[in-house]
Amino acid sequence: MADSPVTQMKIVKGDYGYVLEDVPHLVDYIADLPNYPNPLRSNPAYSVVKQYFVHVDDTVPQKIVVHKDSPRGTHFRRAGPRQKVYFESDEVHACIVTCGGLCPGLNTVIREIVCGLYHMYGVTRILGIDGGYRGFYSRNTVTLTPKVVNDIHKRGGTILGTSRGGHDTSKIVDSIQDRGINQVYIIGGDGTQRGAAVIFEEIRRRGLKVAVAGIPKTIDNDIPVIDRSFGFDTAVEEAQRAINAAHVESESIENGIGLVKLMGRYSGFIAMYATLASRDVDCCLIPESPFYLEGSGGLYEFIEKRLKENGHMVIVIAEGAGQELLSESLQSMNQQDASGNKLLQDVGLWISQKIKDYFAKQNKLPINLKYIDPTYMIRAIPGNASDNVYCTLLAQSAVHGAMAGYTGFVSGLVNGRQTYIPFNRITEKQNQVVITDRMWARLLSSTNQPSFLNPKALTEAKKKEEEFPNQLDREDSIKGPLVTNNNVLLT
Ligand SMILES: Nc1ncnc2c1ncn2[C@@H]1O[C@H](COP(=O)(O)OP(=O)(O)OP(=O)(O)O)[C@@H](O)[C@H]1O
Ligand SMILES: O=P(O)(O)OC[C@H]1O[C@](O)(CO)[C@@H](O)[C@@H]1O
Ligand SMILES: [Mg+2]
Repeated sequence: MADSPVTQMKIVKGDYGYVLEDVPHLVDYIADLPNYPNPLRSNPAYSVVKQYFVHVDDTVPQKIVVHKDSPRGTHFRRAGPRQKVYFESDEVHACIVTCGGLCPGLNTVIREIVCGLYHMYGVTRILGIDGGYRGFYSRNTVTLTPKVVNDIHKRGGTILGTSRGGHDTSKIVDSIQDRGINQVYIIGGDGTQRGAAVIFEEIRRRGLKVAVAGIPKTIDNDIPVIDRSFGFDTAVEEAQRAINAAHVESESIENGIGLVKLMGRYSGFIAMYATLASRDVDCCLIPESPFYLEGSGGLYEFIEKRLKENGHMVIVIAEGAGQELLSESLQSMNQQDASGNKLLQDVGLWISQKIKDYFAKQNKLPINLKYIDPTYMIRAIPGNASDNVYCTLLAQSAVHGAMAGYTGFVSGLVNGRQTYIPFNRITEKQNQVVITDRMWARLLSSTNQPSFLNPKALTEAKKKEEEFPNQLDREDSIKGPLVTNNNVLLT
């Protein structure tokens, strides 16, 4: 697998500490590229919209909580249709590929890229790449038209198929060149966007007039900079069904414990928001907040207390939580998937057994534990209404950007506005729940669970907070998922 490329950032500086982290444009490396008036000018749906075209200088601030003497800070280019485009409609030959794990909304993004290209820009040649990156060189392509994609947003999964591993940059770019493709839309998570960045660099090196646009996807919501990733809202909503089931089961038996494992390899956003939304959860365990089982302030003590008070309880655990405890007691597997991601051990099964063993051995309470793992049921559903609208805006923004000649970018929502973000800004690190932040404090006060924080954990948490300084501002502006629906409609 290729290393991430060292991409030269396009930085524009202005007065009062203004910084624009700009995205590449085809004219950066192709001289004398002709441009054309945007065909949307004569589109009856859009021509009536006042100021439909985005001003060339419009940018969006990354940080919106400021003091009167703060510098203006980092900005991203505002997404949307431009007056001028760098592709004629009948010249465009686009392709779409989906990679990585499934996520609700994938089909909606595919649909809206196809319909956006077709209806807004009159583009008729659009190919679907079958089965992820390796499909570029080892599989057949699928012809995509509005008719083919008409109903796909109602289905889960991706009609194009997906895969992990198999990223061979030269073969992929050879295939793009051989097929005469000049717009590449790449939908996937952090790994996929790293792959997209390498493809873009190779295309630029070969001097090809090919726009590369990414649409970030991760159900875990761990992509930095953007407000949230599509599918996350749906995942939180669907997780409620599992939590409800765990609650019903636990309430119906003496000393019942319902334990639900939710997705989140390195970040506990789904677990945190599902817990906050549900109000039936007594304890939420996430990778960012190390916990311990035994002794004073430990999980076993809390379970015993809660069972004595209420007679039942619900525990939500993110898949990446407690991995350090597991590797202490189980032999570490150290296995990886085809993309090089570490394969985690099943913390849900492990912790269920530990809790059962503890209460059996101690002869304390006769507990009844039911374990629910809804992972693949959650991933496989279609996007909900809010995610579908969000997917539409992400897809249309990507189409407008590619038509306008931008390349090497992902479309993403920043502070409620659609923007173009350079690849490296979203692949350089992963977003995590900051446990010294107010959102986690809200969760602790709603569940009343122990914080499990000892002085060492607190120091580590503070260190993390310094690594993600923007998190506080973002959270201050109440822009988590589930509350951005009005903002999401802004472009
Ligand atoms: N550093 C990299 N360089 C080039 N290609 C990469 C890189 N990392 C991952 N890829 C490719 O991107 C594709 C998807 O990667 P991965 O399986 O990690 O999923 P992802 O996009 O991170 O999504 P998710 O984590 O949400 O499942 C794979 O085909 C993989 O080979
Ligand atoms: O079983 P798979 O498809 O490899 O994917 C599992 C992983 O994908 C994710 O859903 C992220 O896409 C993680 O939460 C999970 O660990
Ligand atoms: Mg990933």
